[in-house]
Amino acid sequence: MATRSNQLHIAMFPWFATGHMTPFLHLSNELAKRDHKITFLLPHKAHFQLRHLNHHPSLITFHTITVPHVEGLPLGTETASDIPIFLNHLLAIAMDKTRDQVQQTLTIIKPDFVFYDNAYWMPEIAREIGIKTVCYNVVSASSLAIALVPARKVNDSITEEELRVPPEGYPSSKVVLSGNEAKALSFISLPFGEGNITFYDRIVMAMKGSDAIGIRTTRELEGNFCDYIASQYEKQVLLTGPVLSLDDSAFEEKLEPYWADWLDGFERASVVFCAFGSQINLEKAQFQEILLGFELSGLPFIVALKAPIGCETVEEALPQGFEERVKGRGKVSRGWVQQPLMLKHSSVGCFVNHCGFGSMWESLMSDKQIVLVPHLADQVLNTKLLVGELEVAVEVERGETDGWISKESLSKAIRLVMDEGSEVGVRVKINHAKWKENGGTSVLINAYIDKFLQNLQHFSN
Ligand SMILES: C[C@@H]1O[C@H](OP(=O)(O)OP(=O)(O)OC[C@H]2O[C@@H](n3ccc(=O)[nH]c3=O)[C@H](O)[C@@H]2O)[C@H](O)[C@H](O)[C@H]1O
Repeated sequence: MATRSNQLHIAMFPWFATGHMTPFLHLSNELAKRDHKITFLLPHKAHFQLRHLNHHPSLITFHTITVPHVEGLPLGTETASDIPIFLNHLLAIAMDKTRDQVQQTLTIIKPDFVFYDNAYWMPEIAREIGIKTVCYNVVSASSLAIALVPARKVNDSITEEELRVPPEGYPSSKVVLSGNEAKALSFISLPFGEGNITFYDRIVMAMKGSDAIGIRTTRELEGNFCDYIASQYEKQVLLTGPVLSLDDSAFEEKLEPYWADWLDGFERASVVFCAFGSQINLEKAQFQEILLGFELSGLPFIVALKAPIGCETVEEALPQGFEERVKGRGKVSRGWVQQPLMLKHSSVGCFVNHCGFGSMWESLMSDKQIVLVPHLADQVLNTKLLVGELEVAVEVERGETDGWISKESLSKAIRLVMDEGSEVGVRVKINHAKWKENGGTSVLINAYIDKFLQNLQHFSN
């Protein structure tokens, strides 16, 4: 525990997206639990959305940042949840325009450290103020290693063929992007922020300029990738572990009765829960195919997906007669649900997700069977880690033509892990339990935070 003399004051400034702000807030909770002070800089809307995740309001202070309007963004846009993913590059311009606000705030509060991820200009302003910087990455070390290291050498004309070849010294032949998967990486060579800086240049500058690199992972899961990143950047890489605020008894959030009561009506481990994070907008046909896949599986289910492109609400996107046919067996949420609490309910037996890094950790730390439908490049790599390396999950097969899943392939993957006596189901269950025993206990997870803090205090002296 910190005493007044070694209490650290840390400012947090994550990318304006739920999948980034959430883990930064989980880390803030863990640091505050050890009596350190946090000032969390975030857009106004995000403050409203995330305040229920602040377990230590006496030590974690939210500081609202005004997000300026940028031509091409819908009025009032503040976070990635407000826009389709192809407009994220404009949100990056808006974030870059908050630089002066951030500089003024940091000058006034004078923290010991500032943690950021893609604000590549942070090291420059921090040096002027005299505070230390940690570039804290909440994506997998494997996705950083394959796409965002100096050896990757990205310019604005990089080809898909070149993206398919891992950078020199990359430490894996299994966790790679094959076939047309490499196309999902092409965004790294595109403009992402003020002055048309590319996503790749942004991250490499953010990492190079920092006093230390942090990654939300463990050696047990990605040690080889972490060592590769340290050698590429010639910098210390500090690991926080998954920072999931596992045993934060100080804070007891309950699953909403609407869901808890419905789930209580089912047998242990019999219900399939599905969510695809905060950034994915499916086409309507894809959205409907997923729902028909759950219907076809014949199992009880809860699906929590955003309304698909072109639809204002989930309601208008439901297949004809669907809710009638699955009445009493299936539920489709009209919005955000408490995913971590759904995964704690004993009636849930399987988690179908997109393998975003947050959901990946929540899957690994749960006792549920795992079925994966990755979308973005880093989710494809996370899936290869869980399916190919750890063999704790199955991936839903994709069609050759449109690359999307069918109701049959989704239903097949779910039954593969849920049916009694399924060989694959038994194998992934045993591997998952074994992995949790070695790399997923709350003792180990807490030890990562303590070690991370020791390293940080070493920097601050
Ligand atoms: C780092 C980057 O974050 C992005 O975030 P995204 O929101 O898509 O997904 P998660 O990382 O799973 O984060 C989503 C977070 O939202 C929570 N949740 C989600 C749905 C819901 O209904 N209720 C919830 O509480 C969930 O528990 C998780 O903590 C992308 O994945 C990207 O691939 C990833 O590398």
